[in-house]
Amino acid sequence: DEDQVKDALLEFISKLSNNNSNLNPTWNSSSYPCKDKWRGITCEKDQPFVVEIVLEGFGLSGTLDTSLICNTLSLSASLLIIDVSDNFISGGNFEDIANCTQLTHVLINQNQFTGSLPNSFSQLKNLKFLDLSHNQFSGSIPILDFSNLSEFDVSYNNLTGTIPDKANRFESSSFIHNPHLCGPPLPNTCTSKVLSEKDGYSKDQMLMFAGYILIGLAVLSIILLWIYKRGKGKGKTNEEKLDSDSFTKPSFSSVELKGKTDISSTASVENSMVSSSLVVLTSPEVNGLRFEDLLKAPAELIGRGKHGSVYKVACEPQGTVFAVKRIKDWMISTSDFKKRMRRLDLVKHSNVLPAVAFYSSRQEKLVVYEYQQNGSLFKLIHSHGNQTSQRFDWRSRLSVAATISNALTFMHEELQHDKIPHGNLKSSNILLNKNMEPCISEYGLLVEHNDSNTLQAAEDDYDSLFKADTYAFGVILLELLTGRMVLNEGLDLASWVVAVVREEWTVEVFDRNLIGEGASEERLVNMLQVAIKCVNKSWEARPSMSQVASMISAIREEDERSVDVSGLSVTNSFIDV
Ligand SMILES: Nc1ncnc2c1ncn2[C@@H]1O[C@H](COP(=O)(O)OP(=O)(O)OP(=O)(O)O)[C@@H](O)[C@H]1O
Repeated sequence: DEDQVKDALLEFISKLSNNNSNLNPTWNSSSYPCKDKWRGITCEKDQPFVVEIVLEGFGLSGTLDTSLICNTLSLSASLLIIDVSDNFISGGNFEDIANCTQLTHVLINQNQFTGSLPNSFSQLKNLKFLDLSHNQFSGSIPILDFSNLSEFDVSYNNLTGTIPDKANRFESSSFIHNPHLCGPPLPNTCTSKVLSEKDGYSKDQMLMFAGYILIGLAVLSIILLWIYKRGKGKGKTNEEKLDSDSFTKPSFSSVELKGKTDISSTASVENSMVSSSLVVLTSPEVNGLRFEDLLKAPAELIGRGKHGSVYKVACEPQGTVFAVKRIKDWMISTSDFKKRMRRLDLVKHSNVLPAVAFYSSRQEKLVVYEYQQNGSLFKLIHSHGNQTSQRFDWRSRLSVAATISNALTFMHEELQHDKIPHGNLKSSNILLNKNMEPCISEYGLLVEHNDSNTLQAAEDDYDSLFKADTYAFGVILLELLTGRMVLNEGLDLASWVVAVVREEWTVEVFDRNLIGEGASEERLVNMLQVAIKCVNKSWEARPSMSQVASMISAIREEDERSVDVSGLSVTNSFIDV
């Protein structure tokens, strides 16, 4: 099977490149795509099943022959993504693409494809993202099962005709820059085309109609002007004022918002709404959620941080409550942001909160999560004086540390290749789900990196960003161990702990509640050592998250053994009696 997959991929790529240097040295017949990690190929973890072919911006040309892939059973059964965007590909064979039944993403935008749009896409029942933009496709848009698609983009082509009814739920940005495409959501109606083409009106007749329309418009303007002049000076009622206000604004204007505060209160969201809208990801619970639903729903500001704000939004009629993170001033292009959100949507872990939808414009980005009503780890650790902090015992803290380190290890391994670390890990971003299990939230948002000139420097940059997550995790460990609050991104807590430990007052650092409940001092110290390794000033000296996870798991096993042993001795003494 692996040989078949290899042969199919090699034939596939041979039609797209002439010994392309971006594929070297991995794509060759003496290696295997999964085992030898061919560039652009992602496989299921530790399995020989290819799930993604991502060859974006590889400088490919020639023909995209999907039949080579989709007629190879062991490939077609596992493949989720084909992304060959941003290349110079001009030919395509999509005839058998329907055999790739699992495909969720087909991204062939920014190429040189010509001819009509392939009908075969309509047979892909799992397809969510179809991006055909920035090509030279012509002809009309075929009838696809648009209800399933989260994103559909055919902008910047040479398409003609009316946009199918079911496709007009997408924003106009999905269709713009096709000179002969018409109908909603585009502003140009199809009438003149229908008149001139279908019924065969002559040029003269068309001119005559245009003349009538102009005369009609002139008469209408005179009447309107007269009405306006008459009305002027009489003053307006509140109702009239509101009417005229809402006339100039889109229907989702802030006039309609009833909440304590609202997400749409700045002009930027409203203005940019015209060009792009909410993309609902693969969560079945929120299928059909629209951007307008979010803007119309009552919203409550629940936090304002360095990078933006979080709103709690209750949407009718489903009654789902969302947390909408509004990120300000993130210097990421809309297409990179979309790509990142799509990628993150494919990496699922039960202790990482998935985004359910997102919105992107030049000025700002919104990311929608399900609201978690049980609060955050921050609250759990720092709600001093109440019962909860008393009950947050050593075993629970150990369990949280182990769960988070395992989840973060998983995410790092899955996203190493895509260079997406968490980027903003802290105890307020660890939320407790309905089963009171800790979940990492906001993964992959807000990662900034310096512009580097050399490739090596860029690689180091990303390594250091992953190690920044290790640092942030170390700070969370310190919060768990000391019960102290973090200021200044953890620098204060880390240097305080290191100073105290250096003076050999180690026990002083621990949360009194932990000492009080009789947590093993040896294991507290072991855990403190892990935390200190994580917050090392030099990022190269910090352990990777997988090393951290195994150290914590060893401490946890030891702790469980000791409980077993003490449990056993209690039982024995009970029997003795
Ligand atoms: N899905 C969610 N459900 C419930 N509460 C959430 C959710 N997401 C975030 N919050 C809470 O909203 C508040 C603000 O979150 P946010 O992450 O923006 O704050 P921050 O981390 O202080 O700021 P920043 O991320 O901008 O540095 C926090 O208390 C966080 O726990």
